[in-house]
Amino acid sequence: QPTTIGHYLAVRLAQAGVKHHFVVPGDYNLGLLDKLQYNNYLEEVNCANELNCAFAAEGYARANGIAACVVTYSVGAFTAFDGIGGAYAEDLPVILISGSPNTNDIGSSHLLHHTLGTHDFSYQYEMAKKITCAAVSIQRPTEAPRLIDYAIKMALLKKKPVYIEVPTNVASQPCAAPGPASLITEPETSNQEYLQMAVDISAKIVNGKQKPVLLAGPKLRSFKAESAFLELANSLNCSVAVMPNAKSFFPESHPNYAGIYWGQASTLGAESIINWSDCIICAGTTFTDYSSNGWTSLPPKANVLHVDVDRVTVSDAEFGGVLLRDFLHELAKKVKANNASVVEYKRIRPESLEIPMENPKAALNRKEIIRQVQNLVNQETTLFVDTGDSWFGGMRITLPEKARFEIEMQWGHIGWSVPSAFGYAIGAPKRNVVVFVGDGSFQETVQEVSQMVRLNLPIIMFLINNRGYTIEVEIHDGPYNRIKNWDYAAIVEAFNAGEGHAKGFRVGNGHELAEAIRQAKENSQGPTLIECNIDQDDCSKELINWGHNVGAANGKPPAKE
Ligand SMILES: Cc1ncc(Cn2nnc(CCOP(=O)(O)OP(=O)(O)O)c2C)c(N)n1
Ligand SMILES: [Mg+2]
Repeated sequence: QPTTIGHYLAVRLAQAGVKHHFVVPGDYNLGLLDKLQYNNYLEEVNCANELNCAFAAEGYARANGIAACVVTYSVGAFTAFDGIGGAYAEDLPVILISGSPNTNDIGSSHLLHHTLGTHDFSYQYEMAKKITCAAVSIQRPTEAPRLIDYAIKMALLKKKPVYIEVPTNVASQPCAAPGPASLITEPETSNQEYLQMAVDISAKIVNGKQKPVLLAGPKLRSFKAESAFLELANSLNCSVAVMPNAKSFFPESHPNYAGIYWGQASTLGAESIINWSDCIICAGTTFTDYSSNGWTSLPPKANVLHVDVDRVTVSDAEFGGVLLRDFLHELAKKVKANNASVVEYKRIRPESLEIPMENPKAALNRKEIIRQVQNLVNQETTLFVDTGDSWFGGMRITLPEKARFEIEMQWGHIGWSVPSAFGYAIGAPKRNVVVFVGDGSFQETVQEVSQMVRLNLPIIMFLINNRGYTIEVEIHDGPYNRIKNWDYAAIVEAFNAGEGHAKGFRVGNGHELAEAIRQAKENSQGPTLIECNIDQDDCSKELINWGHNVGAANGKPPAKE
C-alpha cells in the first residue's frame, strides 16, 4: 500500500539496525515522530535535552553499531550538533534527523520561529555538512527515497554521523515503498589485488624482523576489526599493547596482553616493550596530543607498520582500498609466529599493581575506590570513564574476559558518560553499566539520570567528588577551576518524584563505600549514584604528569615568522 516519507524513513532505520530512536519533540518534527512511532520496528526514547539526546544516541551506537536521534530545527539541532561532533570524532554512525520549516516558506516573505529571524533557512543544513559524512535536506518529496538511502548507506559505510533534514510538511507525503535492506547495508570491500600486494609486502617485512609487537587502536571497534586483530595476535604470538582509547578492544585476559601504551601513564610495562620492538604493527591507531601523553609517547616511525581503516602504510609504500579487518585477517595467514617480545616481556613485566585495602574507617581515597570498583567489575560489565581523573582511575581497572571499556578521548566532552551510558544501556540491556564520572562532568549532563529512572535502568555511577575541575588544575590552574558543590545523592533521588527507584549515597570511607556498592548491586530497578568524597589534591600521579605534558604542548609558542 502507498507509504509515506515518514514510514519510508522508519523502515530504512530499522533495516539499518536501529531499534530505538532518541528524541526531543518540537513543532517542526511532530508529524515525523508520529510516523516513526506507529512503526513497530522502532521504539521512541525521550531525552531531557538535545545534547544528551545526541550523546544517548552516540552511546547506543557504541552498543548497537548504529543509532538515530530526532530533534527540532535550530534550537534543537544546534545543541545536538555538539554530540554529533563527538560521534564524528569517535567514529560512531549516528543519524541526526531534524525537522525544518515548511517547504512553502522557503523563498517566501515569511519569517519563522526557531530561526535566526531572517529568510535564510539553509544555514543548519550547511552547518551539518561540516560535522557529518553526508547531509541531505528533503525539499522535494519525490527525492526522499534517494536522499534517505544515500545518507543511511554513508553512515554505515563510513562509521560517521549523517544528517537528514525533514521539513514539517514532508513526513506525511506519499512515497514509494522502500526496497530491500541490501540497498543500504551493502558493506564496503577491499580491492583484492591491492590487498594481496599489501599483505605480501607486509608479511615479508614482519617475518624479517627480530621482535615484532602489536598495538591496538581506537578504530578497531567501529570498523569491526577486533576479531581479525585477535587472529593476528594469535598467529604472530607476540606481545600486544593497547592505546588508552582502545582499552578492552583486545582481551586483557589474553596471555600476551602487555598493558596500555600511554607514555608515563602506561600500565604493565607496555611502553618498554613498544620501545624495545623493531616492528610495531599499529592497527587502527591515532596519536593525538591527549592519547600520546602530550606527544611524549609516539612509536618510532621507522619501526611502524600503520594499518588505517582503509589503507596500509609500510616503510615507503601506501596501499589504498585495503580495509583494516581484511588486511589483519589476511596478514594473520602469512606471518610466522615470533614470540621474542613475549619472552622479553615476561622479564620486564612489573609486579602486579594489587592495591592494598585501606582501613575501612580511614578517609576515602582514589585508590580505595579503584580497589573496590575492581571487585565489582565482571564479564558483563561495561565501564564508562568520563574526562578527568576518571580516565586515569579507569586505566587501573583490570578487565576480565568480555568486560568492555568506553571512553571519549578524541572529543573529550565532560559529562558525555551520563547520557552515553544511558543510551548504551538501552542498546545493551544485558550489560552491567558502571560509570566513573567527576563532579564537574556530572554537572554538565545530570538530567539524563532522570531517564534512567524512567526506564528502570540499574546503572551504577561513581561520582568522584574532589571539589572541582582537577584535570584542568593539573593542566593549568586558576579560580575558574573551582565549582559549586551539590548534594549529588539528593539530586539523583529527587528524580524519583514519588515513583522512581533511584538511590543516592554519599560515602567518605571504605566501609561506607562497600555498603553503598552492596546496595547498588541490589538495586535492579533503577540507577544508583555513589558520591565518593575525596581530597581535592588526591589525584593520580599519571594525571599530574599528563597535565604537565599537555599543558606544555598547549603553551608551545607560535613558530617564528
Ligand atoms: C564540554 C566541555 N567543556 C569544558 C571542558 C574542559 N574541561 N575538561 N575537564 C574539565 C574538568 C573536569 O572536572 P571533573 O569532571 O570534576 O573531573 P576531575 O576533577 O578531573 O576528576 C573541564 C572543565 C571539556 N573537556 N568539555
Ligand atoms: Mg572533579
